[in-house]
Amino acid sequence: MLDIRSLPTRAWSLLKAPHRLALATLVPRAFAFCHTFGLTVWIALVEGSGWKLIGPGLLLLFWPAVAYLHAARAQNSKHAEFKNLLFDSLLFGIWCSVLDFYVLATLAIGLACFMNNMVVGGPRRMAASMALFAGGALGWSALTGFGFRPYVSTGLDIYQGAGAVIYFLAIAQVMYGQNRKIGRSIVEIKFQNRVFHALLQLGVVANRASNIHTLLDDSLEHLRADFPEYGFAVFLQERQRPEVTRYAAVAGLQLGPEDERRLGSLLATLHERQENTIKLRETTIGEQLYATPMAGRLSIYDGWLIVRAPKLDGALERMLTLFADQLAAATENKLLHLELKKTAERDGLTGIYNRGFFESALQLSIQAKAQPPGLDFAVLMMDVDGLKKVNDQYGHVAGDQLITAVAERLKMQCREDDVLARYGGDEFVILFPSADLSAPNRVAALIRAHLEGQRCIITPTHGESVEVELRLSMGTASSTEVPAQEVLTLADNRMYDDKTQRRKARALG
Ligand SMILES: Nc1nc2c(ncn2[C@@H]2O[C@H](COP(=O)(O)OP(=O)(O)OP(=O)(O)O)[C@@H](O)[C@H]2O)c(=O)[nH]1
Repeated sequence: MLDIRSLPTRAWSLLKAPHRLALATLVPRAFAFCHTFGLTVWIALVEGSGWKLIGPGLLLLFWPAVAYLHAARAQNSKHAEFKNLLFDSLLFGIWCSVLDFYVLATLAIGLACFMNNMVVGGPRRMAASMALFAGGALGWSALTGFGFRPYVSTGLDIYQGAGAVIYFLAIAQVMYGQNRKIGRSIVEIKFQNRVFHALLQLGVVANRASNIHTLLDDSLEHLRADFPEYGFAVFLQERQRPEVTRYAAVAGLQLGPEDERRLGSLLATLHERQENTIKLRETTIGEQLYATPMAGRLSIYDGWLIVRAPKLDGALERMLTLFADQLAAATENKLLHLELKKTAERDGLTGIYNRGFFESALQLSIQAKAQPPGLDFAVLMMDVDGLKKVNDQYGHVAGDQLITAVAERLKMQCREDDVLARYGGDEFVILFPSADLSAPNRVAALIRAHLEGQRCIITPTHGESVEVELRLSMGTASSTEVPAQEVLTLADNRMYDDKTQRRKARALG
């Protein structure tokens, strides 16, 4: 059953806020039609035609409301308003004929109709408006007879002239308002484009960065390139110890190391998990700084994005929140990525590469040897002597210490391009990409000179620290000697030969 009480609500629900064009024309249209009704009443009184003219004239008062409702109910309110403007021309054309083409009114009303249509739709729509105006005027004259009343009275001329001036000034005011809005929109769009571009750049930078420092530095440089009017800084502090600033990056701010330290401590004292941008009362720097927190978006850090700006407005605050979010997400992802990479590539005990990474690198070297220019590579296999004895005598923790000590000392003998890996329990290997046998032989000689026979202090599970001697069996091989796939096996065999000889030597010695 129809609920009467819901009718007004349902009627309103059919209406929506019409397009700004319909809103902008509502008042000028209402004024123009009311003024024309006043003109009609004046003429009727002067000429004594009474309700014969005033009666139909009342319809003029309804049209602005009908036009507004038409625009508000239409699917496309802007197009509906275009039609309304054309219909204005037709109605006014008819009414000018009704008023027997009172000259001043016909000129002012016609001009207003043509101008309105020209402004919103260009010459074609103005031509349509002229055609409808002329069609309405001539059509009505053809139906009811043509009359011509060039002049009524000076008073009416003044009334009509003043109305025209008010109307055109009102239209000028509307156009000025629209122009200002458009101007503001253009500024906003340009700003949003810069924000959008900067966000895209942050994504690219985050992908390329190899560590958090470069990520933050490059991100700020890009922000600065898009927003040269601002200065930026980022501080990431340990959540557990906020006084420790782990990462800091600055771009476009006059911050010396002392200022950075002061700012870092200031941020550490701020309330954690702030949600909004805050003004920093940092006066010594002499610049107005605002800080947007990254709180809650990073797992082990609290972060702050700092900006130097003349003032904080809504647009800047929204922008800072977006950048802070984006930077936090990029930092968190990078930290996770680096952690995963480390877990996948590194040996948990010694921190050097693990066997998986070494084998991938070896495969690359084998492939490189197969393709022109056929680069040679070499390996050095090593095995710690006597680890089992250390484990048995002093415990596994002591054995771990021995392994770590060997890894540390091997690292010292390697160059940047050498791939040092822990191959197994007490086995180490070094891959020398782009090298012949001289490279592993050189490193083996260095190891014999600087590591063999050296002592390292280990702490047994129970008891006093003890010194153990470092001893390594070694075997080298290169792709200059055997097919690439067999290099590792050859080095391994040579290492076991070395071990056997060393055992024999020890047994004899
Ligand atoms: N502490 C410790 N021991 C390990 C680890 N991985 C393997 N081992 C031990 O290292 C020893 C390796 O065996 P071997 O190669 O026979 O030991 P070794 O005493 O060095 O014998 P040689 O190589 O013949 O001198 C075994 O006792 C393993 O349990 C590790 O990560 N930590």
